[in-house]
Amino acid sequence: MSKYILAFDQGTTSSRAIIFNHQGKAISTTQREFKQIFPKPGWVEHDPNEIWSTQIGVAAEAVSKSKLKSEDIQAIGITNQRETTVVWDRNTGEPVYNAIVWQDRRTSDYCDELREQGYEDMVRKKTGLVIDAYFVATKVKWILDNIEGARSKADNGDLIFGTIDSWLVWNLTGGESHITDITNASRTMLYNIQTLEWDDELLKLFEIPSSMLPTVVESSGPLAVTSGAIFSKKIPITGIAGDQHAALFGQMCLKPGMIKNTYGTGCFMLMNIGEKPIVSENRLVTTIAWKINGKVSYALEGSIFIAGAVVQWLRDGMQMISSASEIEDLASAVDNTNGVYFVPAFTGLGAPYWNQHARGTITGITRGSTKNHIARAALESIAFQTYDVLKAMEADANIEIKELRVDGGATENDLLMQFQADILKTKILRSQTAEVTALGAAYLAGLGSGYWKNISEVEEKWEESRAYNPENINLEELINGWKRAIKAANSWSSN
Ligand SMILES: Nc1ncnc2c1ncn2[C@@H]1O[C@H](COP(=O)(O)OP(=O)(O)O)[C@@H](O)[C@H]1O
Ligand SMILES: O=P(O)(O)OC[C@H](O)CO
Repeated sequence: MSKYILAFDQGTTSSRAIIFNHQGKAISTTQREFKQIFPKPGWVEHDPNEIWSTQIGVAAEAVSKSKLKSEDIQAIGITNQRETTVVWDRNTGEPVYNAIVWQDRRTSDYCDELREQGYEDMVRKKTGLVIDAYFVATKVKWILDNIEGARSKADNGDLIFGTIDSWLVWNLTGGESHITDITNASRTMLYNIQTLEWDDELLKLFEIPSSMLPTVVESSGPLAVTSGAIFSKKIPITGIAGDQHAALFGQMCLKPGMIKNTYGTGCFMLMNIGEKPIVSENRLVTTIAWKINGKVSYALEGSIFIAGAVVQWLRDGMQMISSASEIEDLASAVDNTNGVYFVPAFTGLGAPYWNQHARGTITGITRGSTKNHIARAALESIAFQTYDVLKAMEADANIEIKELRVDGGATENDLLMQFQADILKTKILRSQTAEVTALGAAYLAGLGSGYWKNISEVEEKWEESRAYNPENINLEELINGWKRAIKAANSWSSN
C-alpha cells in the first residue's frame, strides 16, 4: 500500500491540510478560515483554540476525503504563520490570552524606546533582526505585563510560550512535547543565530523567564510523535518550518544566491545565503533558512506587510471589485497609472524602511484619475515594494539577481508578474505547484522520515508553470515617482 505525507499549513487567515504523494503532487486539500480579531486599531489577534480546532479539523477531513486511513500517512510536516505568539499554562494547556498575530502593532512604542536606548546594534548582531513589533519577544513581554496573574505564574514556571508550530505540536502530542523548530526560533528576537542558543542577555532585556522557552529542534528528522488520542494510529512529526522558510525549500532554492518571493497577504522575499549569516547593511533581516542533519543554512529576508492585502482592501473596504481576480481587468483598461502612486502602508512599512508609524497614501491624483488608475497603482505597489527589497538584497549579497522564483495567490495576476519582471529586469518563474509552502513542509517531513532518500530526489521535481521575461521600459521615471510616494507615506508618520 502506498504511503503519503500530510502537511499542515497554518496560515494567517486559514488552516490548510494537504496530502502529498511520492511524486510531490497534492492529492487532497482542505481549508478552513478562522476569525480575525481586531480589539483596537493596530491590534490583531487569533483564538489559539480555534487555530487548533480548524487545523486538526482540516487534517482529519483531508485524510477521510482521500479515502485514506491514519496508517497510510507516513509522517506529518508542519508549516505556520510566523511570529504569532501564544502563552499558555503548562498544567492545563489553556492559553492565558489570545494569540498576538505577527501584524499586531501594540508594542511599537516600546520598540521605539528600545531603539532610542541604543539596543539596535546588539539585537541585530545576535538575532539578525531589526527591533520591531513584528517579532515575538515584545509580544510575550506584553502578555506577561498586562494579563493579570501572568507574570507571577510565569515566574513560578507554570507558563510557557511558543509560536504556532509549538502550539500545534503541544496539542498533537497531548502536552508531551514543548518544542519549536529553529526557523521559528529565529523569528523570536530571543534566539542567537550565531551561537544557536537562546540568549540570556535578550531574555533579561525582555524579562522573559527561561522556563517558558520551547526546546529548539531541527527542521527535519524525528521531531515528535502524535498522541494516541489524535489519529487512530500514532504518526511521527518529521518536518517543521516557518511558512516562508518552507516556501524557500519548496521552491528548491537550495544554493546560495537562489531567491523566492511569495505574494500572499504580504510579500516575503528570501534568498539562500549559505552557511554563514550575512548581517544586512540595507535593513533586511538575517534568518535561519533551515537546519538539516546538523547543518544550518541562512537566508536574507525582506518582509513586506501589505501586498495581496491591498487587493483585498479594494474589494472589501472600497468595494471597487467583487473578487481579487477582477483587479487585473480593471487595471489593464489603462496603459499606466497616469502619475498615480499608491503606498499601502496600512500597518506601517516593513523592509527596507521599517517605519511602524507610516500609513497608506495615494499620491499624484488629478482630475483625470479614475478607479482604473488607482487599481493599477495598487497592483504596481506590490511590484515596487518587491523592487526595493530585491535591490537591498543585491547590495547586501553583492550579486545581480537574474532569476526570481515566485508563488502565492497574487502570482495568478499576469499583469502584475509582467510589470514585476519589467521593473526588476529579471526573469520571473512561477512554480508549477500552487501550494509551495505546504510542499516544502512535506519535503522536510518526507526527508526526515526516509520517504524520500535525499535532497537530490526532491530537487528534480521542481517545475515552472510560466516564465515572464523583462521587456524594456523607462524605469528611471517610474522609480523616481515611487521614491517620492514613499517619502510622502513616511512623512505622514508622526515620528
Ligand atoms: N488575481 C489576483 N490578483 C492580485 N491579487 C490576488 C489575486 N488573487 C488573489 N490575490 C491576493 O492574494 C492573496 C491570497 O493569496 P494566498 O497565497 O492565499 O495568501 P495567504 O497565504 O497570505 O493567505 C490575497 O491577499 C488576495 O487579495
Ligand atoms: O500566513 P502568511 O502566508 O500570511 O505568512 C505570514 C508570515 O509568516 C509572517 O511572517
